[in-house]
Amino acid sequence: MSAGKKHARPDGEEQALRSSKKAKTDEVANTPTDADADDLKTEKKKKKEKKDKSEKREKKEKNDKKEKKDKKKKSKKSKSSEEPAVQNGEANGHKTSDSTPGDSASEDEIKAYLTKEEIKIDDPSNTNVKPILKFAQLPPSKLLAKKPFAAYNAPTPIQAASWPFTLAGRDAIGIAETGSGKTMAFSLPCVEKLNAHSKKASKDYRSTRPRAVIVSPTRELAMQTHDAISGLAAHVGLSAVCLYGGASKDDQRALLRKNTGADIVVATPGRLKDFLSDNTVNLGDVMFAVLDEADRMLDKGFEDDIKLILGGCPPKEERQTLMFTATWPTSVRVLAESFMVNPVRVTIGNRTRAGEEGNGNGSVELQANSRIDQKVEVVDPRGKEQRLLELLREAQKGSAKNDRILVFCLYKKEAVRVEQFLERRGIRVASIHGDLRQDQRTKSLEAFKAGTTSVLVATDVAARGLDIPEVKLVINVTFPLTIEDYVHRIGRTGRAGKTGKAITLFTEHDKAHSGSLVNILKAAKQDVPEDLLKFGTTVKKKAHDSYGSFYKDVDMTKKATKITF
Ligand SMILES: Nc1ncnc2c1ncn2[C@@H]1O[C@H](COP(=O)(O)OP(=O)(O)OP(=O)(O)O)[C@@H](O)[C@H]1O
Repeated sequence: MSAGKKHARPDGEEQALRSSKKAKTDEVANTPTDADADDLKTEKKKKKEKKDKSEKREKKEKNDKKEKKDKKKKSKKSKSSEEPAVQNGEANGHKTSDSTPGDSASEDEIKAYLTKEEIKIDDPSNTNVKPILKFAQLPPSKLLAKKPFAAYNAPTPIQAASWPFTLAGRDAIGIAETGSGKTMAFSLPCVEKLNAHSKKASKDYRSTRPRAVIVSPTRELAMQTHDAISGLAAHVGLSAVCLYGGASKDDQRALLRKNTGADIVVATPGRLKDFLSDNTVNLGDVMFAVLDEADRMLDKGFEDDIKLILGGCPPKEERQTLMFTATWPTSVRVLAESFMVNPVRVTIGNRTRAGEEGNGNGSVELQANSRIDQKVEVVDPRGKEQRLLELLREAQKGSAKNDRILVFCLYKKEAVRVEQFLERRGIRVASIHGDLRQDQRTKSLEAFKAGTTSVLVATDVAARGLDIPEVKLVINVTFPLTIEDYVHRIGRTGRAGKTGKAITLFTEHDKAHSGSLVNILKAAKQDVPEDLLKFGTTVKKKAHDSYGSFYKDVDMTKKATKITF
């Protein structure tokens, strides 16, 4: 996403209504009418059609009445009249919603769990919904009967606390440390919801009309999420397709159209936008939308894309919207809530600033995974590559010679240079960055996962979400643009309850980040080197969500000055 791309588009939620209305008009235009049909020749046929229609109408009216009755019942049950589970019609739609999740755990057990796991639930509807502590406490369903979580012992805290809300149809924001199972936290309610609603017969033969859309910031993360959710979806005969740039559009179109059309689309914004504009995909039937790595998706770089994508879905009152992330900066919160109805916010971890008590204003401080041992070395910028080599050799000594190590650089050119430097010194290394073709990126990642190469040099395309087993060490050769990116980068290790290590080479060029880095280290009870403190402890205000202090607000309307050399 280019920094300069900031042209305002006439979209957003208002556009959402317009496009969803337009989609509906298009549908009508494509539906054959009675008059169009050539074979309605005899009076008998007409009568039969009339009879069928009136029977259908009667049936629909009956169903509507039943639905209304159920809704009434449900809203009486609900403590608040604003409960979105009812607004979304979900309380009716979800076949298991009558069983109260969590009722087999005692109040005391739940209280102890909430305290131990540092779970905070902010529910504007005050529904007092409690976490489930075991998979067995989930409302039974066709999907769960297939035991999709047999490999896990218990739900992770974000799953335990968010599922009771999301399975009941609530909009939700889930904030939990890296590697804590957020993918399944949104995948389960997604598949359950789609499975509880039958697919509408498609009247629009030009487009695929998925019922769920999951948006991811990078191609590799979209592919990984697609793998995870398709496994779950396949248990109940639903299909998921991954749409991302750098790969054949025709192949992706063919996958979208396979069988009765994809139920779930996992996509990066660029390719999804292309497919929306040429009508390959129509989001008019979406009932479940997820922004994974939500703060990244809502920052300036992707904001317009997200407005366009959610704008193509039914209005927020008619869909369920979920946002998950490990970092939740203040700058994106208002925008996030504008896409949701009464969202419940589930936060895992004591996210008050180090040395401060919770201020009670619902603030969510940035927090790194506490199982990662974080080391910061203040170094001379010219000695970075040599130091990197020493660190790698030290880390891969003896029996650890095949340990996976992820090396982060800031720039693509820097990643190329560092890769070549290491290669020349006999290190088995691959790289992943934006200057490589997609097939090269995929090959590098696969080689790293398979252990063919034990060192992967990456830019921030690999910072978020990637779940690579057994990454033992993350080395930051150059500090990222934002402190949030630092938390995500180091979060590639220490996943799913394991421990990990991160070493950051910090130079005077990175001093704008010293204050926020000191806070992260202190909050995670890590040593703060004296050399780092010398750069100052004040947290500088970010000039830009994604470009940090590198951002310059340029007046695009001003004519550039011509300089002759
Ligand atoms: N209940 C569970 N018990 C044990 N492991 C789990 C459970 N749920 C998910 N996992 C595993 O935890 C790992 C990390 O999960 P996931 O990738 O969803 O993390 P995440 O919270 O999305 O991380 P990130 O913030 O980096 O994107 C995965 O390998 C996943 O299979």
